[in-house]
Parts: sequence; structure tokens; C-alpha cells
Amino acid sequence: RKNTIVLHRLNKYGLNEKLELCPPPGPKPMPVIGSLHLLGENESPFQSFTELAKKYGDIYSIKLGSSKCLVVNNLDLIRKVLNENGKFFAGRPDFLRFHKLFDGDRNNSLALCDWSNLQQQRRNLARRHCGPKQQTDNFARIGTVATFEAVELVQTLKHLTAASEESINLKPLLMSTAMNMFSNYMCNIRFDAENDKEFIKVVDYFDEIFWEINQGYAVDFLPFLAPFYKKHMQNLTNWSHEIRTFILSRIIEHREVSLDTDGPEKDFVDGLLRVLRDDPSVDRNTIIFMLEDFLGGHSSVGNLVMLCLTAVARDAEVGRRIRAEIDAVTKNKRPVTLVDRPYMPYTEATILECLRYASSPIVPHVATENAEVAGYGVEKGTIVFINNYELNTSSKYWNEPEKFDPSRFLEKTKIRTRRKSLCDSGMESDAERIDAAIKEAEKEVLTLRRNIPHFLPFSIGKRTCIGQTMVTTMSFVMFANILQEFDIGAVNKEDLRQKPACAALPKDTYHLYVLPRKH
Ligand code: HEM
Repeated sequence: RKNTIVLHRLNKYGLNEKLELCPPPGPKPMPVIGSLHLLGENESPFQSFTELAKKYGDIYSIKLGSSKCLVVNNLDLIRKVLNENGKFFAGRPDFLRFHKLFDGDRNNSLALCDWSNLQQQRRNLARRHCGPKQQTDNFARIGTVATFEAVELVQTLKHLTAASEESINLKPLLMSTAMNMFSNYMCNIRFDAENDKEFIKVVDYFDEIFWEINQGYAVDFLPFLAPFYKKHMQNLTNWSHEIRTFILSRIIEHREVSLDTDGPEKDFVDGLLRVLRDDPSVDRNTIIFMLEDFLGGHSSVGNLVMLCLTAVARDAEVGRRIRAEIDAVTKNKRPVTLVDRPYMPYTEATILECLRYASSPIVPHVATENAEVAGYGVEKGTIVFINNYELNTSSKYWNEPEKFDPSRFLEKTKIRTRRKSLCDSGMESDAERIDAAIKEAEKEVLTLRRNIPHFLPFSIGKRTCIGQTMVTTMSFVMFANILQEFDIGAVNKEDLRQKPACAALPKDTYHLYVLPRKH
């Protein structure tokens, strides 16, 4: 039959079986543009994906330009694609922009490359440093570095606010603090965020690229439009070239000459350079691109902290509750550290709510073989959009999803508290034991709700985000230390509007009032 997708698989008797499956239904494409026009009907294409699901169901086909695409809109189907059939959907689309950002070859990038053994190897290599488990030395070091850099930021803000009561262009300061957190942790090097012009420029370029990578463009699906995007593409090439030059000259080359080959691995760069020395199959470019990719992760942290501060500027009650936690934990005698996090559930919940509210898109996947999902055929090469905007904003999953409310990430937990016995005889008589049992009271406290099945900001499956530990730890420390010392206010609340399905803000964005707190 026309349009059917053929796949071969083993049946339950171990015999080869041929299946012919129809693709899911979807809108009828127009010549040349396919159904691209339908995505332009809302501010974000993800809003359009949700609208179209009402008509075509939770899984549908859509042609964008000449690319066959699949859109998956509910949790069950998303799990089917990313978990159960993950190995068939681990590719990435071949967008021109992706190549431009990585020296002409998107396979140099960890997030934009197709799946390969090299990718598996790179993920494993990165995980120890960029996704350390709690209780490890690397995890503790993230905490130390993050507090150090957050305190530096607070000092800078104190100077600025002492000099003037004007609103502040806060975002660049958050970005350079995040970059110093990353470079200090991964490379044991930090930069002068006030005077080092090269550093300031590179942090700006990273931020431009972060914004860029969070946008969708018609040229992604209509490559013949490329001549109209010439200047834009040239910018991408230039920004990434400057970034690479900086990383080479200011980080890698220094470390290559002073590589300590014997002692314990000092940091991520150390780990990368040792692999380069010991494994002939790894080449120097791979190492440089990996470091660039991971250092680039700082932009997501800077943008996320800006979104968290925006939430406080929008709603003073959010700030009040966070400060109550900060003051209870630190008694205003010391900065906030990562060790405080378990005792500050509302603060952590605010960061999660910012992630939900912003709803950062999942990088599109690509089918690497003909596959089956929910009885439909999906042809090799199909681009797969995972609509996590629907997961984050639908009333099927959340009460009042349009409301910003961190407490949706909290739950009441009963904990047993044992009041200190008044009797200190050391003898444990029956009477004393009964007495102790009475004193052992049950108390209800608020704790963070973990493992909410439909909340997948970092995705699931083979290509899940490797940076989530760095994001959640560093943003917590930076955000909490700013709020410990400052009240945050909007110049004009109308300016604080966020683009739907986007965790990035433009490089040049609204200013905020940063007012020293009276403790
Ligand atoms: C707000 C912060 C962040 C969010 C919401 C986020 C979310 C995501 C998502 C949704 C994906 C795609 C997963 C998929 O395709 O199924 C991803 C991939 C990835 N993320 Fe993150 N991320 C963040 C920050 C970071 C940071 C800081 C790093 C690095 C230090 C990082 C490293 C990566 C890498 C390497 C991949 C690609 C993995 C692969 O394709 O195999 N991310 N991230």
C-alpha cells in the first residue's frame, strides 16, 4: 500500500516477521512549505503542536518543508518513544544552524550529534564530572565553588547598589558568575568578570548562542532560504569561532603544558587531557569541543537564575517565603551553601516551578530506523518533536497550570521527632520508656515532591540531559545567596513577560531593582 512503513522484527516465537504500518494521521501538507504555516499561528510552535493534537490526536504526522515529522503529545507516548523505543529515536535533525555552531559539523556537539559509539564514550567521560552523584567529592566541590562565586557576585552587587539606586542590568552579571562557576569547577580557572574584556565578550557570545539555539527558524526546514539568513549564519560561525579561540588560548593550552600525569584527577579538563594522552582513538578536537559544550552549559544556569529572580520580582510572596527559609537556616551569619538545600524545600521548589513555567523544549530527536509507536509506523529519518510544553502546561497534569506556584512541588511529610527526655538518670525503666514514647511526636513538614512522572525538564532515555546536577545545584546557590542579601523588584511588571516554551531570555533584556535587605 502507498505510504505504509515496512519494518521487520522478531515475533514472540523468535521468527522474523514483516509489518506494514500506516503513519499517524496529520494535516495535509501544502506544496513546498508543508504545514509550516500552521506553526506560525501561535507565539511558540509548541502551542501550535498542542492545538493540532486536539484535532489529530496525541500522536500525529506533520510535514514541515520537505521534512517528515512526528509530534508526540502525552506522557505515555513520550515514554514509548524515548524509553521503550529509545534506540530507534536517538538521532538529531540535520539543521544548517547546528552545523554552523560546531565548526561545520554538528557531530562535534554532544547535544546535536547523531547517536554513535563516540557519543556513548563522550557521555560516559562527561558524567563523572558533569553529573556527579551526591556524597562524591565532585559533588561537594560543585557546592564549594558555587558558594565562592555567589559570594563574589553579592560583593559586586553591594558595590553597585551602594553607588546608585538605579535599576541594574543584572543578566550579564549572572552570566559571568555562572561561567566562573563552571570554569572554576571544570578547569580550576576563574576570570576577572569586571575587567577581562575577552572573558566578558565570550560570555556574551555564549548567551547569544543559547538564545539562538532555543529558537526555531523556517530555514531549518526550508534550506533554500539560507541566502536570506547569510548574516545570521555568519554571526553563529563568528561567535563560536571566538569562543573556541578563547577556550584554546586561555584554558587548554596552559593545561597541556602543565598536565600532572600522576596524582588524582583534578578536574574535568584533567580528565579530558588524560584520555587524550591514553586513548589513541580520541582526538584533540573532540576534547576541545566537549569542553566548549559543557562550559556553554553555564548560559542555561545564568538564564534560569534570571527567571527565578523575575519570579520574585513578579510576586513578593515568593521572595518572602524563600527568605524565611534562608534566615532560618543561616541565621544571617553565613552564606547559603549546597548543604542547606534539603532544609530549603520552597527555594528548590521555586527553581523547579521556573523550569516548568518556562518549559524548555526537548531537542528534537530523529528516527534512525523504521519503527513502530502505538501501532503506527514511523519512517527512518522522521524528525520527532516531544511536546513537553503540553506536559508542563496542561490541566490534565497540574492544577491551575497557568499560575506560578512553587508549592505545587511540595508535599506534607510526617516525620517523627523525639523531644529530649527530662529524665537523665541513665536508667531506662518501663515508666521512662512510656514517657519517651509519649514525647515522640509526629510532626508534619513540607518536603520536595520528587519523581513527578509528567515533569521531565531534562527529558528521559538515551539522550537525557547530562547537566542536570550542575543546573540544579549551581542555580540554587546563586539564587539563594542573592536573595539573602537583596530584595528584587521590577521596573515595570509588564516587561517581565516570558516567551512560551523557552527557558532563554534575549541577551539584552529587562533591568531589575536590586535593593539591599535590612536584616
Ligand atoms: C536549565 C538548564 C537545562 C535544561 C532545562 C536542560 C534540558 C535538556 C534537555 C531537555 C535535553 C535533551 C534531551 C533529549 O534530547 O531527550 C538536554 C540535553 C543535553 N544537556 Fe541539558 N539542560 C540544561 C542544562 C544543561 C547543562 C548545564 C549542561 C552541561 C553542563 C547540559 C548538557 C546537556 C547535554 C550534553 C545534552 C545532550 C545529551 C545527548 O544528546 O546525548 N544541559 N538538556
